[in-house]
Amino acid sequence: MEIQFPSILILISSLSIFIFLKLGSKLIKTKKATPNLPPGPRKLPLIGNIHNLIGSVHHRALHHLALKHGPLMHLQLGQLSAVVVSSPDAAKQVMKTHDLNFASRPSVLVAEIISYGCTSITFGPYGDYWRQLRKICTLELLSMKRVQSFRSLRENVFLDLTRWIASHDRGSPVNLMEKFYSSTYDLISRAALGKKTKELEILLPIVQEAVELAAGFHIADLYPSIKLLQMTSGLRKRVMRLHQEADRILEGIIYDHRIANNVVNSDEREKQEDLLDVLLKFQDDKLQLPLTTDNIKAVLLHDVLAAGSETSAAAVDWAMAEMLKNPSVLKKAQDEVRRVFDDKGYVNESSIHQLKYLKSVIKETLRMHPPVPLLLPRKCGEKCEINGYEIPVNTKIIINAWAINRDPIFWKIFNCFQPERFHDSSVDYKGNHFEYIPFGAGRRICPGMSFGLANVDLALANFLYHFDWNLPSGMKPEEMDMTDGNGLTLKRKKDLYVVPVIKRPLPVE
Ligand code: HEM
Repeated sequence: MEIQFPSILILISSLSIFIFLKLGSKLIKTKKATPNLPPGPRKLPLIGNIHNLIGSVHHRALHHLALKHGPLMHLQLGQLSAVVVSSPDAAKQVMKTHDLNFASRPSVLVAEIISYGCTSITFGPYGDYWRQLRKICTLELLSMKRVQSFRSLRENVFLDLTRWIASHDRGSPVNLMEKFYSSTYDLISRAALGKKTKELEILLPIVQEAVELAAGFHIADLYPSIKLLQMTSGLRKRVMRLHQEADRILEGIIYDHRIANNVVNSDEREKQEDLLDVLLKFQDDKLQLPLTTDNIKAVLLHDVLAAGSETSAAAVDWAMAEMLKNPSVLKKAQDEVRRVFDDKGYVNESSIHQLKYLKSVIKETLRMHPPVPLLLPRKCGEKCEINGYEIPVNTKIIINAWAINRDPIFWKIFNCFQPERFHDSSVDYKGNHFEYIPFGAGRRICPGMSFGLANVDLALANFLYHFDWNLPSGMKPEEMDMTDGNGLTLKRKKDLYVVPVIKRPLPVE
């Protein structure tokens, strides 16, 4: 969430009450400078550097500040001491050399409440419970085998979407991405929870609002010890409402699954397995640390629905926008997709691995527009030293992947969309190359990478195969608005309106 002027007013009045009640000593303590912190911009009393971020797109504002203060920069965000990492070398120190020390995440109010006391993988503190859950996630929930088991679901959802686009082939612009975001959510929620229901539709805005609030820049999260701010800013009430509604829906879905699993014989169950079924089986197993129903709800809500839907959708959104802005790239990608699938007359996953150029387009998109531009923050477990600077215990670590992916030392003409730069390049997504970290790196690297990329590949291949794309009413590519939105997920500020023209007929229903 953007830090806004009204929030500052609420802050100032709450602070006055707070000081009046003689609780100001804690605030004064936070002003003490630790001797050898990384450099950073001047801090104002009480708010520190919050003013440096007000009204701005955070990854851009932080990049701008880092150009002046360096790749390891200290900020005081209200009561929180934060270090911003903006170079591949500093990122390597955090996510490789000292990875274990930075393996936990700082807590934010929305995570505590919606993640059932931070028991999701995303917000869980590093330890035995988290390791067990992450293992289940990597080996079972989001494994390659599991991702492949959702192949026909993916193909059907994107075919439905393609049909929807075809039904709008009348020369008028369509809001492609609004529809695409809801299709991606549809896909992820059905993979997670089974059949499409009205309740799943109600869950979508809840998930979206929770993601928006989880960015950790809400004024109440910046002053965690002033509990009054959680009330006066309305954050606690808002989050509680989201939590109660989500909990009610998930409780019902889990109940239905248990009933269905008791009546369906085990062979049949294997065929229809969704992620909730997988988690329920683990609940029956004798795990070292038992998995409660609340733990399962936390995983489904945060690690699958919230982490999975907006990220893949944002990647497709930016890829389409960049291709429209760069017509020669669009043509090259389209020629490749049509060459590969013209024999069949439709797109499916069996030949998708042949789309080498499209893969470079996706890599370049994730370089320039990483869907999670500041990754997810980490927390310093024990005081340590990086590049000669002291990082105190509990410091919030913000890794600016957006800035790192554009580091001019590693990326020539870093501001230009050039998929060709990935031809014959060994740079991959796996967090081994710290100049390219769209999925993060180290112990906390995204476990949903294969799932996310499968969605992105298939959606783009369908779009490019069946349609030619024009910009609305004579707009020129260079006139496209590519402004970033603000938030945990990097979306485009303005929706993408495009005019589809069918070039390859759709398979008959
Ligand atoms: C293109 C799509 C995606 C992108 C770009 C993406 C990116 C990321 C990033 C940058 C992180 C933080 C990594 C770090 O802190 O080092 C992350 C974490 C995570 N992602 Fe993804 N993600 C995508 C898709 C998915 C999908 C489809 C799922 C699940 C269905 C998923 C589940 C998760 C989870 C559970 C975490 C937390 C991991 C942890 O804290 O240990 N992601 N993702």
